[in-house]
Amino acid sequence: MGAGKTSVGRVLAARLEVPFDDLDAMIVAEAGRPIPEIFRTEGEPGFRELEAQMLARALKTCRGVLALGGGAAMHPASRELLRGGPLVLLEISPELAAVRLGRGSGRPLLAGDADPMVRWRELALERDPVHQDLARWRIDAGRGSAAAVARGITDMMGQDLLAAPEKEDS
Ligand SMILES: Nc1ncnc2c1ncn2[C@@H]1O[C@H](COP(=O)(O)OP(=O)(O)O)[C@@H](O)[C@H]1O
Ligand SMILES: O=C(O)C1=C[C@@H](OP(=O)(O)O)[C@@H](O)[C@H](O)C1
Ligand SMILES: [Mg+2]
Repeated sequence: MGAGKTSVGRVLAARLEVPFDDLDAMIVAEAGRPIPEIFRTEGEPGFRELEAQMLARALKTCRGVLALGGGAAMHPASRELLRGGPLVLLEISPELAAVRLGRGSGRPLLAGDADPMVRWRELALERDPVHQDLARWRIDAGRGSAAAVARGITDMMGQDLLAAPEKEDS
């Protein structure tokens, strides 16, 4: 949450001239309700189930960049769908997340009485090993604009393409 997946993903898609989809937006469109309301009525397990269903659909239909929600990889079925895919992990410090997310409005996992940044750190600790395991690329998303981060991503991808051994035609 707050790393810039939605913002950078949109700019990255424009840069690559491919479509952009946001899993959270797909969930909201499908449910016809905003995310905090889904959490209120169905709880986090209900949201994760819906998220897993929408991810399965998105991976079949999305032909460009797909921005995930910050907890998407924590559902076992979703994690397996994502494994081996061309995943980019956007990394930011807790301090920057605090600036970007403020009181966490619109993000139900940061809502409530507890300090949202204490909760952000707890979630990051729990999720980071999963994200490190799945990511093909990692980028410091705390430096520069969303456009600069998107440029950093295409640079990394380009370098990997150049480094890959040429496939022999048979
Ligand atoms: N590189 C960036 N520089 C400055 N602000 C950013 C950057 N990336 C995202 N933001 C801002 O941070 C907030 C969270 O970004 P968002 O794209 O919604 O993150 P996520 O989808 O990972 O939760 C938004 O207000 C967005 O405008
Ligand atoms: O981290 C999470 O569990 C969540 C992150 C949100 O997306 P962003 O990471 O795009 O804010 C959204 O999917 C939902 O509020 C749950
Ligand atoms: Mg987002």
